[in-house]
This record gives sequence, C-alpha cells and structure tokens, in this order.
Amino acid sequence: MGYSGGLARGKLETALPGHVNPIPVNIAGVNSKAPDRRGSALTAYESKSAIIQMYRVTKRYGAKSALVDISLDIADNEFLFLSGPSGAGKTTLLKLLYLGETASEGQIIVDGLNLSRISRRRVPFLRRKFGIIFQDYKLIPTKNVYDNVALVVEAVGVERRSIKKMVNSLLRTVKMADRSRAFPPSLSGGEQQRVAVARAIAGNPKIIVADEPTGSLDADSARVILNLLKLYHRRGGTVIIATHDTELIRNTGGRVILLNDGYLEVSTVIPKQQL
Ligand SMILES: Nc1ncnc2c1ncn2[C@@H]1O[C@H](COP(=O)(O)OP(=O)(O)OP(=O)(O)O)[C@@H](O)[C@H]1O
Repeated sequence: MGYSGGLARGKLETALPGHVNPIPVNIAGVNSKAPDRRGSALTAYESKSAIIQMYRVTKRYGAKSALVDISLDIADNEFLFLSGPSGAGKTTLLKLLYLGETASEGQIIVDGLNLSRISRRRVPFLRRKFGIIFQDYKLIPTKNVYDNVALVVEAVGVERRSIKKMVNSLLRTVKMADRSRAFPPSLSGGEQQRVAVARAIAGNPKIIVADEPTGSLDADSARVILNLLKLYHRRGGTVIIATHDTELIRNTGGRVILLNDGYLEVSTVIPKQQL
C-alpha cells in the first residue's frame, strides 16, 4: 500500500473538524471490579460523566440470547475496547447503542436519550451522535472517495461553500487526498478503511463505534487507523472498538470489556504501552 503509518500529529489535529473541547478523563485507578459471570452487577466504572449507560440489558434474537443482563457505563471521552471471542455479542452491543437493533430488556441511555422511549422522529438525532466504522468499510461503491465523505458533511448541514474545504481537509487527514476521485472497489482494504474513518469523523460525532476496524488490515494499515482513532479521542471524542485482536488492545491500552457468550465477564484497565 506504500503508506507506513506515522501520522504528522500537529498537522492532523488542525485538519480535523472542530470537536468538543478535549476533556481529559483519568482512567488510571478506576475501579475494575469484575462482575461475576452472570453479569448482573453494574460495572463499577466511576465515571464523572457517563455518555452511555446500559442497565440490565438483554438482547435476544428469537430464542438466542446474544447479550444477557449487561450493565455498563461508558464515560464521556473514554477509549474503550469490547473484546471476546466470535459470537460473544460485541457487534450486537454496538448496534444497540445507535439503535441498529433494539434491546429486548433493560435500559440504555446515550447522551441523555433514553433509547427505550425515543420517538422514531428522534432516531436520526441519536444517529448523528455516532460515527460508525465497519470491518467491511461499507463505502458506497458507485460514489468516489470525495463523495463518500461529502455526503456526510452535507448531511450534517455544513454550509455549502465550506463543504469542499472540509472534505479535502478530512481526506488529507487520512492521507487519501490524492485518491479523492477513485472509487472504493479500486482501493486497498487499508485505503478503504481510511476513507471510512474520514467518513465517520466527518459528521463530528460525539462517539465513534468501530467494529473490528483493523480486522482485515496489515499491521501498518492497522496502526494508521488506530492512530486516527486515538487522535479523535484526544480531541474529546468517545471511542468504542469491538475487536478480538488482543495485541491491538495491549499496544493501545485503555479499558477493556470482555464479553463471553453474551455475558459481561470482565471490565479491566490495560496500561498503555508505547507503540
Ligand atoms: N440478526 C441476528 N439474528 C439471529 N442471531 C444473531 C443475529 N445477529 C447476531 N446473532 C447471534 O448473536 C450472537 C452474538 O453475535 P455478535 O455478532 O454480536 O457477536 P460478535 O462478538 O460480534 O461476533 P464476531 O466477533 O464473530 O463478529 C451470535 O450467536 C450470533 O449468531
């Protein structure tokens, strides 16, 4: 792919759209008391301001329980990993947050919105709080790189005359400015994922959820994606990454929620290691 990571930090930070002021959250020393396997206890994460609160959430698909009695607070400006084996419920948990799925039981509050009471009319308002990154990118194949990102910038109501500048700035941020006229099928996986990251942050969301964002990427591309997410986090955003890549977690640090067969098994904090 020819790009070997190493983002020019200062430059990138100016290129990102303005976000809420960075609010450093000290995750060191949080109580990581592990709930028992049946997972009914609140994870004792002593956040001063939770942007997401899940209380006794269960999700069933027919007879299959994908998540069982999950209680979890996620702090504003947290960098959180959801880990666990295939089928553990990671994707389901992410989907519940932006109402990609609805909970069968329990309560979820996202930035003050109670998802069990939200009207249909307000769902787009909820979704605008999220930037979503999928493992398989989900770019629009018939639109070029520029338009894939511009669609989001337009949707959030950026003034027409500022759109071009903003999209180009985002594409420079993810080192894709020189491919802005290319169509997704002609891009490598790493390149597509960089566009997906640009698209996710284009709407200036409060929360980024990323489902195995580096799962199909080589190590260098994965590092680039991680660096972009970390940068967004430093700018004040909340980042939730579902992954079973333990090396990625070890190299990044932060709180890790371990799911297993639908149960929340462990909430722990991994100290940051130097990449
Ligand atoms: N739409 C659905 N209908 C029925 N069952 C589903 C559906 N989506 C997920 N499941 C089931 O729910 C369980 C949790 O799935 P989920 O995709 O959340 O796990 P995951 O941890 O993200 O797995 P992976 O790492 O493989 O993506 C699995 O047993 C899965 O088969």
